[in-house]
Amino acid sequence: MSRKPLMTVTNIAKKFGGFRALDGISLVVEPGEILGLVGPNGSGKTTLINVISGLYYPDHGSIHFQGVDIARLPMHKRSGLGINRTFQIPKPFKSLTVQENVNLAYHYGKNSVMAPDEALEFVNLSQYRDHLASELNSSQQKLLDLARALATGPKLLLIDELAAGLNHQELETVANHLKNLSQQNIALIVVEHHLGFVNQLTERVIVMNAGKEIFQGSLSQAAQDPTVAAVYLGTGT
Ligand SMILES: Nc1ncnc2c1ncn2[C@@H]1O[C@H](COP(=O)(O)OP(=O)(O)OP(=O)(O)O)[C@@H](O)[C@H]1O
Repeated sequence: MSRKPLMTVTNIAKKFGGFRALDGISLVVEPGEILGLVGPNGSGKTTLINVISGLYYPDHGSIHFQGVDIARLPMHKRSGLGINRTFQIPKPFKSLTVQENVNLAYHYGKNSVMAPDEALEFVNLSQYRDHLASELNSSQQKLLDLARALATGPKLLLIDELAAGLNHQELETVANHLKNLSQQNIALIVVEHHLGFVNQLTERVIVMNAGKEIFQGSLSQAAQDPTVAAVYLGTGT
C-alpha cells in the first residue's frame, strides 16, 4: 500500500555570499521513517536542516510538508505544523530549570502528545528536573534539547549531531528511544558523523558532498561506493 510522503524537498539551493552551501538537493521522507544524513564536514548537512526547519529560507526549490509548500514559512509556523529540531550546539534557556525548559516547549507546541514529564523521562533527565539548564553537562544539554523538541509534538524531528559526547550506554539508550519514536510514526532526519549510531537507527542514508547528494542507499552500500569512499570515508584512491 503506497503512502503519501510526509515531506518532499525538491531542488533546494542556498548560497552564502558566492558560496553554494546547497546545490540542488532533493529528498523524500515518509511518515515514521528514519533517514540518515551523512557526509564530510562542510558538505551542507546542517544547512539543509536549517532550511527545512525555517532558520534560513532557500534561494530556490520547494519543501512540501503534508502537501503544503513551507519553504517560505517562518520557523514557528513550521514548528506548529509539526517540524522540530535539535541543535548541534544546544540552546536551552540556561537560567530556567530543566523542567521549565520542557514545559515551555510543551506549551508552545500545538500537536503535543508527549507531556513534559514523559519527555524528561524519555531522555533520562527526570532526576535533574529542578536543576538549572546551565548546570547540565554538554551531553545532558543535548538530551534536554531532544526532550524540548519532543514536547512540541513533532511529526518530523530533525536531529543535528546528537551522538558526539554521549557515552556508549547513552548512545544505545538514545538509539532505542529514537527507534521507538519512529514506531510511533514520528519521522526523523538524523545528521550524524557517528556512523555506528546511524547504522543502529536506519538502513537508509543520503550522503552529501559540496551541497549535493552523492549517494542514497544503505550505509553498507555507501561504504562500497567509490565516490563516497573517496570524498567521505577516506578510503578512495
Ligand atoms: N550562516 C552561514 N554563513 C556563511 N557560511 C555558512 C553559514 N552556514 C554554513 N555556512 C557554510 O556552508 C558550508 C556548509 O556548512 P554546514 O554547516 O551545512 O556543513 P555540515 O555538513 O553540517 O558540516 P559539519 O559536519 O562540519 O557540521 C560550510 O562551508 C559553512 O562554512
